Amino acid sequence: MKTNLIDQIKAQRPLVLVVTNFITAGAVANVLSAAGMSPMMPSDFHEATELTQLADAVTINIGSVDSDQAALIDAVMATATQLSKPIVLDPVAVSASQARQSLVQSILKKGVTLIRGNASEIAYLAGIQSQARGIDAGDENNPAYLAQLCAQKQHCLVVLSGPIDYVSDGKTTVECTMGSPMMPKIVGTGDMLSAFLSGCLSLPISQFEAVKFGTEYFGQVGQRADTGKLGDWSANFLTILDQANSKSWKGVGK
Ligand SMILES: Nc1ncnc2c1ncn2[C@@H]1O[C@H](COP(=O)(O)OP(=O)(O)OP(=O)(O)O)[C@@H](O)[C@H]1O
Ligand SMILES: Cc1ncsc1CCO
Ligand SMILES: [Mg+2]
Repeated sequence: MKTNLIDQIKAQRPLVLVVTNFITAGAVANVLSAAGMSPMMPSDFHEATELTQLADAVTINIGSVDSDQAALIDAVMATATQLSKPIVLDPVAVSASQARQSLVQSILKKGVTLIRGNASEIAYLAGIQSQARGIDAGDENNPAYLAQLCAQKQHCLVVLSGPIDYVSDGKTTVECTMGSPMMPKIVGTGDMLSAFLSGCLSLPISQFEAVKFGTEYFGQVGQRADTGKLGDWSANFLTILDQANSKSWKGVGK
């Protein structure tokens, strides 16, 4: 992991527009802010064009989508694709309803930079029967293969998260082994990772390297934040992100 990128994000302070779910919006905004990014979470589609023009990167999270938010997503996608802004899709529980399936299909038709999902969401988007249980992943076989297949099928980068995270561009797939078993117990760590990776995609390096760096960094912060008590994890995570710089992280994760 190139630790100087931690400083670079804080210097750049990328403006990340997140179409978010109402369950984890505040938690995601605080993670972005602690990491040195500027969150913006609009809800009215009338202002989508202007706000997307301001953004360095966009995240579309369908966790609590309704018809108003579908209109917002449409408008954000139109401007983001027109202006070639990085777009991250978090396909929360995509296989759980017809509405989610068709919405995600229409988003993918317009094109995204990265899909970040758990093993079941990525399995579904790779065209494989998944074992999803609502927002949670079921037991999927061969996640590295699923990540690669999904990237090939959807023509974008993929991060399949879980006990091990897999980053794939369809040809190369790398593993990130950090993290903590507390992370799947905190609702929204996946939402946080998706939005955080949007900000990383504004770094002036290749998109694959940016996503790999962001996934490794997020996992390492998550591991350091585990001090044995679930209730402390979120506060520790914010503190570590806020205090991180290339000097304090020197030599980590090489
Ligand atoms: N068992 C685990 N051990 C270590 N890290 C984990 C584990 N499970 C998940 N993580 C980490 O938690 C983060 C979120 O991944 P996860 O797959 O749980 O997302 P998700 O299912 O979309 O979560 P949510 O829907 O609650 O936002 C990632 O950084 C991942 O590395
Ligand atoms: C609990 C929950 N329900 C829909 S989205 C969400 C948060 C995790 O994405
Ligand atoms: Mg999720």
